[in-house]
Order: sequence, then structure tokens, then C-alpha cells
Amino acid sequence: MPLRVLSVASEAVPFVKTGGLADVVGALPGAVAPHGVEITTLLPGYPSVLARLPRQRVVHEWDDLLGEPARLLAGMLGDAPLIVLDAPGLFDRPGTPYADAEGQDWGDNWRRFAALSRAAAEVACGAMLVRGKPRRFDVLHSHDWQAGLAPAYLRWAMSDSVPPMPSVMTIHNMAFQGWYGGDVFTSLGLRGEAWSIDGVEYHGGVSLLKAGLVAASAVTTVSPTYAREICAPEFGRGLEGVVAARGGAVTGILNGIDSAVWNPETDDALARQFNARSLERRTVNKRALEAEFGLDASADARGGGPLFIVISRLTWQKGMDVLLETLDHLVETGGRLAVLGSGDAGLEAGFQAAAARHPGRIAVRIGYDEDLSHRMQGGGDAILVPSRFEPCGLTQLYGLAYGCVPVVARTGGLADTVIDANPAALAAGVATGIQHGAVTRDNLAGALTTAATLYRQPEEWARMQKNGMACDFSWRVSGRAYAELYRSLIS
Ligand SMILES: Nc1ncnc2c1ncn2[C@@H]1O[C@H](COP(=O)(O)OP(=O)(O)O[C@H]2O[C@H](CO)[C@@H](O)[C@H](O)[C@H]2O)[C@@H](O)[C@H]1O
Repeated sequence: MPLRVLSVASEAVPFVKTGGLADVVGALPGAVAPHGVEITTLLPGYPSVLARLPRQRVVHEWDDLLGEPARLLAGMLGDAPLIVLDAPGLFDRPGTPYADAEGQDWGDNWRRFAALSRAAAEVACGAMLVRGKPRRFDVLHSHDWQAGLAPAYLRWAMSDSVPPMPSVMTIHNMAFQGWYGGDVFTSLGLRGEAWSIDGVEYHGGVSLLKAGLVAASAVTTVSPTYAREICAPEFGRGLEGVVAARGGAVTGILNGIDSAVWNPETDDALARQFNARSLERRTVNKRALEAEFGLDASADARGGGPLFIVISRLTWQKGMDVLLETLDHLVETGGRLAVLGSGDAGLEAGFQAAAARHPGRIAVRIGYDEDLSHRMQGGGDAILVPSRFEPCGLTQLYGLAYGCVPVVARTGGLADTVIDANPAALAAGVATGIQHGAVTRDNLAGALTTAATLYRQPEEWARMQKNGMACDFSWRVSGRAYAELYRSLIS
């Protein structure tokens, strides 16, 4: 019989995605299945999720879940079971999973995600009937602050007669901690003892992420370097002491990429599919990309620099403000840039202004477009990821797989996945990209210059592309690591 894990999160591909969390939660069931683990995923019943459930089979009901009637609907996520928390009072809303159409966070997010977490804890402990019998899971796995209260409910809300349930809390981004005023505590339905420095209390309020960090049996984050970084204030964002106190219970398991979706040999989004032996075919994709973005296509013939791409949330985390400051330098070194993203209004306007200043050299698409992101990885020369912190990062992994050389900051998962083209690595023929230090204008400009120099040495550049494409960042290794972690918790 497989080990049964209930994985709870606020997003999962292909149902709902605002960022990398969704990619990982969506891929995890397939990643661990070969290792004898069956993951059932629990998601909120947003309109986009309910619309994808072909028939609504009810498997459990609550009259009062944090004050709302709610029910669980069964479905499938690929080949794995899915359950959806249908609570219209909480989730049947327009906008994103977290905010209204104007971008304002919903004021009751604490209640919405407390309900999701409470449901997860009850279901893990056997609330749901399968073929007339309670289905108890072996491990509960929570992702990010939205599911952070689930381990806390296991610890401070279940009756004594319920056997203990092991739990895993995975941090995809420490910057989002789900902090709410202390007045919400009494509405959560946790025992009074949870209101303490060793519980959910944090600076006089409640932090949903902290709740998970203290209550879970094991804590993981999405790269080994970030697991170390979050023990320091700069990356721990106030929770570094809580992380450090968990000691060896905190580990880093690198994210994988879904190679069924991200494979240049089979990717239908591309004008021309290719592999490491047919890199010349990428030119077709590059010309298509230039046309799509209105970029000057004669640059290559004139000995120009790389066509850089950015696919990102346009935020401070991602270093987009510093990139804006280096765009004139990027153009001076012969480069061009295609940006796809959305986020802070000021940064969006900044990129649009840069595009207006440098027509044919810089072009911007504000918005979210999955297919376009594939076309960019398949046609761009290099992907820029100048993040101030990056728990793992997925776009550099997609870049590696697509021969789109990553130019990244040396932090978190970026440090763990890209081999910098320093003289030693170049001499040994093992470089896969370019790393720079602290995210400053000078460091980023230096990395852009290095990229332009290497790009003008076609053999060196092709070697980096091929090295990157030969890397295996599929879920093969990390799927096993999660399976081993789950097993270690029940033995
Ligand atoms: N405008 C757009 N159009 C189309 N696609 C777009 C897009 N903007 C972003 N994307 C896609 O969204 C995903 C972003 O994932 P990342 O891992 O790079 O960052 P994110 O900060 O969201 O994730 C957090 O969680 C993940 C998962 O653990 C960690 O890797 C990461 O470090 C952490 O910050 C990628 O699949 C990317 O292609």
C-alpha cells in the first residue's frame, strides 16, 4: 500500500497559479509516485478551480468551518487524487487568490486560509470517508503561510483521542508570513496554549507561517542554500530565530522542473523544437520572438550582444529596480531585452519608459502569459534573474533546459543550480551560466558585460548552452528526497 500524504496549498498547476508555488505543488504528486507515495492535494475552491472539476462529487461537509458552510469535492490532479474545499463565502470571489481586482488583499485572508488549514488537519486525521470508511493519511504536508496553520491545528485543536499525525511545512518564500492582529486568535479555534512565543503568537499578533514552523514535525525549504540563509536576519525576515531553533529539523530540497511541460524537444509552444544537438534551430524561435516583441532583428548580423529575457514578477525581491538602472548599459553593450511580467506599478511603468527610450532594443509585455514564457525561453539567448533573494527559482532551471543561459544573482537556489563562468569553470568546460554578487548596479552591469563578451565567442557560448541542457533538474532526485522525508517521519 502506498504511503498516503495530504498536500495542502493555495495554488497548484494546472488549476490556479500566481507563481512558482503552483508549479511545485502541481508537480509533487507525480514526483513522489515512483517512490511509493500517493499525494492527495487539497486546494481552495476558487471559481477557476471549480470550473475545472467535471462533476462535483461531494466527499465531506461542514455546517460550520470557521463560520462558513463548506464541503469537499473530489477530482483529479493528473493521475493523483485532488480534493477541493468548496466554501463560497470564502473563495467564490473575483480577482486573484489573495486580492480583489484592485490588488487589495482580502481583509479576511486569515479566516479563508485558517479554514483551508483546519479542513486539511481534519481530513488528514480521517474526517473524509472513502468507500464508507474514514481515510486517515500518514503525513500532512503544508506549503507556505496559507497552509501554515494546518500543523498548528494538528497540535492544538485535535482531541486527545486522535493519534498524532506527522507533518511537513515547506517554505517557498519566507518574505510572506501571513501576519494578522492578535484579535483574530480567538476566532481560530486553537487551544489557549497556542497563544505563546512557542506557538502562533508573533509580535503581538498571529503569524500563519510561524505557526507552521513551530508546529510541524519537519520544515523544508526549496534549496539547500536558502535553508542556510534563512537562519540569518537578512533572509529570515524576523523568523530566523524560529528557524534556527528547529535546528536539524530544517532541510533544503531543491525544486525540480516538470520535464513533460518544459522540454524543448516536445514543446508545442515553440515555432521550432530543438535539442542540444540541434541548437541552430533555436534561430527560428529567436526570429519569431524578435518579431513578436518588435525587436530589431538585424542585431546579430551586426555583431550585437545577446537577446536577454526576463520572465518574472516585477518586484523588489526579483531585483527589477536594479535591472531598470542597468538598462542603458545593457543597450550600450549591444544587448536587447524582452520582458514579460507584472507587479509593482512603478516598476511596470519603469520598463515601459525604458522600452519607449530604446525602441527595437527593449520591449515589454505587462501581464501573465504561460505560452509566451515558453517561446521566450526557446528563443532568448540569456535569462536575467537578479533576485535579492531566491528560495529556489524556476525560470533559471527552465533557461538551463532550453539553452537560454542564466545570468543570476549568487543567492538561494540560483547559487545552487548555476555554475558560474569564472576562468576555472570555463577552462574546465563546466560553466552553465553567469553569477554575480550582491544585487547592485555595478555587479549586474559587470555580469551583462561578461555575457556580451562570452556571447561573441560562439563556441564558448554553445558550450555553456549544452552544459546547461545536460543538467538534470527533473523531479527524479527531489521526488525521492521528499519520499524519504515522509518515510522518516512515520518510522
Ligand atoms: N508574467 C509571467 N507570465 C508567465 N509566467 C510567469 C510570469 N511571471 C512568472 N511566471 C512563471 O511563474 C513561475 C515563477 O516561479 P519562481 O520560482 O521563479 O518564483 P516565485 O517567486 O513565484 O516562487 C517562489 O516559490 C518557488 C517555488 O518553490 C521558488 O522557486 C521561488 O524561489 C519562490 O520565490 C515560473 O514558472 C515562471 O515561468
